[in-house]
Amino acid sequence: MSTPHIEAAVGAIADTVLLPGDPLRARFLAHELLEAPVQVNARRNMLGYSGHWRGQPVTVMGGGMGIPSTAIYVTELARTYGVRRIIRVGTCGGVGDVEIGDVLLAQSGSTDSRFNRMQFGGHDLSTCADFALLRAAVDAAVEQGVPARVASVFSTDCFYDGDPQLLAHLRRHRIHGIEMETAGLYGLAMREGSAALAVLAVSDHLESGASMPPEQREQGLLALGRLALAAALPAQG
Ligand SMILES: O=P(O)(O)O[C@H]1O[C@H](CO)[C@@H](O)[C@H]1O
Ligand SMILES: O=c1cc[nH]c(=O)[nH]1
Repeated sequence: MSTPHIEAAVGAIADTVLLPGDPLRARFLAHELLEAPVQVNARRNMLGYSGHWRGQPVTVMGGGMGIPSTAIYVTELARTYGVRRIIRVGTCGGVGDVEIGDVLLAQSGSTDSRFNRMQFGGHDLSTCADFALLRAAVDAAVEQGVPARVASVFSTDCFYDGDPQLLAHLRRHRIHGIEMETAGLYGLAMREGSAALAVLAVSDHLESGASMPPEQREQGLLALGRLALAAALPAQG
């Protein structure tokens, strides 16, 4: 069995999935970090690879941009493939005292998307990371010497031309990252009974205008991938 968007056979996807937005980042991370990666999805070019990391099975697959795309993949991964842990390995805009390349561990996700409200009877869902994954990521960052900051992030539907007051609102609420998926991912994980975490590299600074080149967003985030793997798959026993 497969799904409309994932061609892998059931059993070919691990119960732990790293989910970068960019499928080419997924391909790069899988080839650099996994033992014996095998391509398990190319439907719509949303590349996915399964392999092992330190002997434990893991899949790295793209999820696309925005909550609707993420929701399709997360729902199918959870319901058809039985995925239990999803770690988004993403980029984000930075707000306030963060620099390009800084790593944010997203503790919570606010949003301008209606997606979670549509799933939650019109109410505001408080979306948060899985605590065990977040704690494991904090520990892994210390062990790997990666300066990472636990932060609140905001997921927007508008990469361009959103609310002109948004930056002021983010600053006022000490939200340090803006991207397009985390609040949806966390809401979906709550609904599906999975564990989720977003680990994000700051790729743009909303105030200074500094930015990371596109090639680095695709192939420059190995440390983020290592951190995500160590958080998702802590050494056994
Ligand atoms: O680099 P990824 O993981 O795609 O994440 C960020 O980059 C995309 C926008 O350029 C959005 O998906 C945003 O959330
Ligand atoms: O969604 C995103 C991703 C990277 N940088 C941004 O400013 N926004």
